[in-house]
Amino acid sequence: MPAIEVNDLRKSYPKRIPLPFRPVEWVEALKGVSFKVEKGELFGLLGPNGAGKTTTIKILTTLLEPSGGSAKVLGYDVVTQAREVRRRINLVAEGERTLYWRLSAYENLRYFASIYYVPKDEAEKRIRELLQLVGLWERRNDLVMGFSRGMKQRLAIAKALINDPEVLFLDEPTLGLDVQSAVFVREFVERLVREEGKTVLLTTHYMAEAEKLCDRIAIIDHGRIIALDTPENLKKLVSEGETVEIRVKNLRSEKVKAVDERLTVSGEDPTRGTLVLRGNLDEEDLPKVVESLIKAGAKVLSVERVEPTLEDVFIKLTGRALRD
Ligand SMILES: Nc1ncnc2c1ncn2[C@@H]1O[C@H](COP(=O)(O)OP(=O)(O)OP(=O)(O)O)[C@@H](O)[C@H]1O
Repeated sequence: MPAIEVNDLRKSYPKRIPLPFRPVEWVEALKGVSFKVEKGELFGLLGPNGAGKTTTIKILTTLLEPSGGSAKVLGYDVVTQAREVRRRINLVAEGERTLYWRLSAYENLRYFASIYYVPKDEAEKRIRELLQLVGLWERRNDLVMGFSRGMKQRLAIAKALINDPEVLFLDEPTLGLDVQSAVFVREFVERLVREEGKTVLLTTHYMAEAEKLCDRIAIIDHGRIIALDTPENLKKLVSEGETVEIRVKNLRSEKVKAVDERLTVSGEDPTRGTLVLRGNLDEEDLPKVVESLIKAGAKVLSVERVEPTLEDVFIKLTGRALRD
């Protein structure tokens, strides 16, 4: 039995608050999404803002009912057996606001342990273990209010483990974290899967994160899965030697698309006035694109063939860049 099984999942939201005698307009956030996650797998949903990642997670964690299709977690239907699902899962939501800022780290976990009916002695043991694991034991009596964003996220993860869930859902777990905290969260999640045998489904719009962490990745765009595979296989969708990086001067980033649709800006150094452009270009196209850049007034500093990343895969599949 897979840990998660999603079949032709659909979700529409009303575009605005419905008014009487006005036809309701719908936004189709999910247009028939299907995938399976095996037990002990670290699975990523990767896509740009608004792709439908949070909607998928909300349905899988029973917070939202689908408009169509079905989903099962550990064999239980998320609509008709929601209680069974909830008992066995937990969620770290995007922009964690479910901690009580006026309580201490310890009090938060104590409270959430009681919600899950964790027996008192067991709860004490688990809280201590979890706070030690996320490096907050020394700060257990401090109010969450005074915690940094990274500390809050670590506590949110500890909170999500309080019921010892088999499946853990993480919505953008490193969004807005400083580099050090993001590394901690990634390593911690990896350990949960590799050492504790948990199943993790995470969403992210950081390609590098998905590429490094996940066993398999579903790339989601406009409510549809457009590719699903291991990071290595996904990268094979872009032929070897096809990705180029072009460093230019004297070109504004807004002008790049006008020069060539296939180019995206992957880096910018405002102090030097340089841009790094990327594109999937074969041998014939490359000189033409360089010529167009020069015609547009750019000074081409270097042209280099590079290893494709998941970003290049996304661009190849959608014609757009993944970043905001
Ligand atoms: N409550 C809602 N009412 C109306 N439309 C919504 C609602 N929630 C989401 N949407 C729309 O559904 C689509 C998918 O949103 P969703 O939040 O699932 O995307 P996402 O991939 O998680 O993006 P993000 O990373 O920005 O959260 C978007 O077009 C969004 O505007």
